[in-house]
Amino acid sequence: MIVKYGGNAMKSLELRRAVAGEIAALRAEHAVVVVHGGGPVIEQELSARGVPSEFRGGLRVTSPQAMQVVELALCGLNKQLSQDVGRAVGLMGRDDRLLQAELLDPELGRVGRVTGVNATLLRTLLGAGLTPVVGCVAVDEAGEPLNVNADTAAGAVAGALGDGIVFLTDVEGVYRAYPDPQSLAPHLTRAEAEAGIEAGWIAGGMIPKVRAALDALDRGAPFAVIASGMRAGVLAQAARGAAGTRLTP
Ligand SMILES: Nc1ncnc2c1ncn2[C@@H]1O[C@H](COP(=O)(O)OP(=O)(O)O)[C@@H](O)[C@H]1O
Ligand SMILES: CC(=O)N[C@@H](CCC(=O)OP(=O)(O)O)C(=O)O
Repeated sequence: MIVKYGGNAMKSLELRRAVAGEIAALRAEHAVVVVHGGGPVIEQELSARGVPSEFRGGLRVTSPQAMQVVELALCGLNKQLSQDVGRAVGLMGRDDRLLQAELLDPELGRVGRVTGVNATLLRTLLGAGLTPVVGCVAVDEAGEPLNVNADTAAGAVAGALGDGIVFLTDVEGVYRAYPDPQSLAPHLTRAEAEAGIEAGWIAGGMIPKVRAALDALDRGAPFAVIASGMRAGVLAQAARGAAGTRLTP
């Protein structure tokens, strides 16, 4: 199973450790690959260095200077997360060309569109009983880094391995009337998800998550769940359809 772990579900050290515990517990039943972002850590490092950046359509416009900071920040976080998870190997897209990408749009700077995943490397690590923990910096043809939205990277990994994916975030799933938790949608069809984006009740950071979920399903993932990283037992529940919003092909 693929677990996408993002900035909102790692706001405090306690939350980070709790999620790492959930991942370690899930491993008793499933082989697990973790794909992570780290928006807040990136923000902190950019502002500490006085490097400006802005978002366009949910993606960070990434200058070459910002790219260096993004890679530095995510590499550091990657090592902490793999240590938290235990029996894990922290990797970035440049390691054995794990995440391959090309420029998405020159106007966004060093932002990547994923073109390939080194599934053999992931399967080799899983076969050795290790949990790959993958940061969302990809590599281009020339070996240079590209910044990829972590939801998108995780969806591409799930598609390449043909495994189910759980996106952990700070809400219980997709709400039909955000932020009313009573309006949680336990299940969404592709048509409903696309209509939700079109109508605007799926908005902001939820858009790349829903798109990445649909993309993973298109590429062969059997299911995709969006759920809260703050709920105890969330991964085991999500795996059996008992938590979050489940999207199916
Ligand atoms: N319909 C919706 N249901 C739930 N959350 C939504 C919805 N529309 C927008 N959101 C927003 O999406 C956010 C999750 O996306 P994001 O902030 O990118 O998370 P992460 O950092 O975990 O990847 C929620 O905190 C919420 O503000
Ligand atoms: C291109 C782009 O926007 N990349 C993201 C990568 C990190 C990310 O996606 O982290 P979360 O999962 O915590 O949001 C960024 O630079 O913030």
